[in-house]
Amino acid sequence: MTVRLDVQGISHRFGKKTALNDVCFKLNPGTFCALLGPNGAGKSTLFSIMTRLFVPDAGQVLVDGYSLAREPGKALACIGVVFQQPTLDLDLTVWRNLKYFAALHGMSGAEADKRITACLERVNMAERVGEKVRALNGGHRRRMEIARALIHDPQVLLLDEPTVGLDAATRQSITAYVHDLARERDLAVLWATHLVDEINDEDRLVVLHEGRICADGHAGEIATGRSLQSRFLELTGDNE
Ligand SMILES: Nc1ncnc2c1ncn2[C@@H]1O[C@H](COP(=O)(O)OP(=O)(O)OP(=O)(O)O)[C@@H](O)[C@H]1O
Repeated sequence: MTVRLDVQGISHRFGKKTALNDVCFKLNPGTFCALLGPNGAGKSTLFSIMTRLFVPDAGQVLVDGYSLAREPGKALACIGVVFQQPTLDLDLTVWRNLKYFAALHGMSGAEADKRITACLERVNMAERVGEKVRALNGGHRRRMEIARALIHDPQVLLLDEPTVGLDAATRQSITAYVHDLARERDLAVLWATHLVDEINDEDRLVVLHEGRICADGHAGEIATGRSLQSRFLELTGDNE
């Protein structure tokens, strides 16, 4: 079985500040992995490295066996990303936004139309296709960004705190939806969050604190019979 995401010894500094220190983990197909860390733990820095916005000081990332450093085109073609800040054009329709993104991936015409239709159906948004994004609520905008991230049929889906700003019901439905996606499409999903209620016991969990991994395993095992929240606070030394 090919490891979908292989993060090997990633370290990164900003001046004197160490943002990431020897971060290593691997994700197999069909895995939902939460990357849990408090503010400043290094989650966004790791996402920037995995999407090649930053080159790390040390270590490497392999995506579906391709090195991000040596074969960036092939590696990036295997990744779909939902960034923390929404990046949709509010004045274009849902369809136009997705056509534009498909073109960035070299898809046009009937192939692009087919993929866009399939991705919108998957997020239950097929009937919103002609609406301007400005008219959509926060949950539908997020669903659309997930559809957009899946257009080129990636093996790995990276989401950086994708539920920020959403109400509780929408947060729960998007979290459940992405869990299903991982299972049904055999995707490796990395879901960065600081909210433990987005994590199920059977999920893989990587806890990041001050740039280091301080726990890696199944969430239920890491919780060791207590609430994940109290275990997380204990691990990150923030439990006073
Ligand atoms: N461009 C930068 N210059 C200097 N320091 C930075 C820069 N970006 C991040 N840092 C520092 O690196 C550390 C990791 O930050 P990062 O944004 O990756 O954490 P995070 O886990 O994503 O936090 P948050 O949940 O607040 O987004 C923090 O101490 C942060 O202050």
